[in-house]
Amino acid sequence: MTMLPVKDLQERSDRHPKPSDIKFQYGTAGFRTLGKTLDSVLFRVGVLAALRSKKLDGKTIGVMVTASHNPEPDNGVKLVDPRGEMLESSWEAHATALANAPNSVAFVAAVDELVKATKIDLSIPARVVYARDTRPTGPQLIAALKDGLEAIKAEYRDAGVTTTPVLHYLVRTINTKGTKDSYGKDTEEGYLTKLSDAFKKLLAGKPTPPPLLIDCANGVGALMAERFKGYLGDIFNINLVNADLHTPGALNNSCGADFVKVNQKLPPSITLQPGQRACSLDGDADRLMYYYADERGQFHMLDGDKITTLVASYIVELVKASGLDEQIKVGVIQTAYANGSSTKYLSERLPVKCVPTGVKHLHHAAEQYDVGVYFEANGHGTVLFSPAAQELISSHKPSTALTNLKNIIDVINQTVGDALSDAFLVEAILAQKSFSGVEWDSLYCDLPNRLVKVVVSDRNAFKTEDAERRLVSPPSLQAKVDELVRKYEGGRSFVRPSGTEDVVRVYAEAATRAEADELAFSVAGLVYDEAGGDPSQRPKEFL
Ligand SMILES: CC(=O)N[C@H]1[C@@H](OP(=O)(O)O)O[C@H](CO)[C@@H](O)[C@@H]1O
Ligand SMILES: [Mg+2]
Repeated sequence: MTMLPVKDLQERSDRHPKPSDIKFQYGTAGFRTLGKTLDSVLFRVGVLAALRSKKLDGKTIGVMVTASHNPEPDNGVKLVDPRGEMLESSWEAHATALANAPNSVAFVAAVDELVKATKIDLSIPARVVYARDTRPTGPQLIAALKDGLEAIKAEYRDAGVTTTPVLHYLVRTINTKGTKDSYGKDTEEGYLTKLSDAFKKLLAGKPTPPPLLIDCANGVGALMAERFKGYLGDIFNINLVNADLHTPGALNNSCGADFVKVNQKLPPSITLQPGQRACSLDGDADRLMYYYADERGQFHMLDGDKITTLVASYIVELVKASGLDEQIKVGVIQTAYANGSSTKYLSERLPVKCVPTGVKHLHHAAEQYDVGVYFEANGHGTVLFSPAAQELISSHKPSTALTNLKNIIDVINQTVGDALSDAFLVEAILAQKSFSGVEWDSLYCDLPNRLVKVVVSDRNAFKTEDAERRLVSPPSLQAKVDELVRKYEGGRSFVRPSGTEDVVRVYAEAATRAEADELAFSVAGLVYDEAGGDPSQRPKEFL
């Protein structure tokens, strides 16, 4: 029977001591905090990833080192399961347990416990592929990760500095290589070729779209977008802004998808000509925000809900035109943050489901449909085609619509939200439909909305139900929220604890900007007071 390499594990673990004052938690976005505090976590994640691989018969597990849209000093790490999806949730607790063992002895004991509890056969080889974004703490954290992988004798592949969606793609392609489910070539070049070929086919014969301005958040998306240029030829031009990978502190600073969504405005580094369309990626290029300037030069945001609407409507059209609408049902998955107007527009046409925040919930729900379209309002999302739907599409009688549908499938990264793939998807649809930003935007009109953070002493006191749309605790708070909402015609508001920050989030929407703000700040004030917030620290905008 193969035993744990206890001595090596312990000795190497001693080189990566856990900071005694930090409690780590594997949350919605994996482990995420100040990069310089994560050395022990990365070492232990190396061991954990190898154990997960052994547990899954030696399938390759992915490890991505990134903190996405967070400030540059932050970093983080996420595990990717064999089909390119997020780590199975039951393992999140194992990750947390290993990360918090106070010293190397306790760590080895925790590893041993995990091996026994989950019945891992240690003789099975472990395989891991890892990558990192451009953060300055990345190289050192990767070194710690490698130390963990070597301590447990895993085979590993370094995918270098690349985007989160490329790493997910690699995991899926490595694990499906040579099978009937092959998802493509298991290299970055394979990814670039697959997506760009499909995109070029969708654009063929259409007028060349104007060059697309891409705000790369001064992150790794800039590298990937630059690489795409070589594959797109002159059929589609992209102009990169915020593609500075050298200036310290530039990453996500006043730019990127999160900046645009939160502030509902252009990054100060960008000016748009009337009619011009552009988009922003986040720091690891898995989120996308679109926007355009109207003929008066005014900014309009096209967020994840607008992307859902465009994409779902187009896929429905193609399915129908291919004569497959009886067999293939398209559904949409949203969270409570989806703009009420988008939900109304979509529900009048398609099945729409609301799930709790976090991509894993959306992804799982999307798997229940033949074609599941999901985007969080903040621009993270993709489209999933069930194996049966793909089979039907590939064997059905050829037509232009069917060819377009096949190319749409290939331009999409089904493993996870992928900003560049999503941007090509959007551009392909706009070209196919001869839509400008204005026509896309006109499908429905967003309700003004406001998202507010409330700092409370204990966010775990906030519990929700109904896909996070209603509070069950603290008791009676929901009734008070309802009372405030009733004052606003068409108003909606909900309160939930964040899964990634130590805050409670309040969302509100209403018929006018002033009303949405007033409702959001009234609910925020209510939450602050009910949660025992210090009156002297009460934010002045709270009502
Ligand atoms: C309102 C909002 O944008 N919430 C984000 C944020 O989650 P919170 O649980 O709200 O902190 O980070 C998640 C991970 O990136 C993302 O999935 C989600 O959409
Ligand atoms: Mg991201």
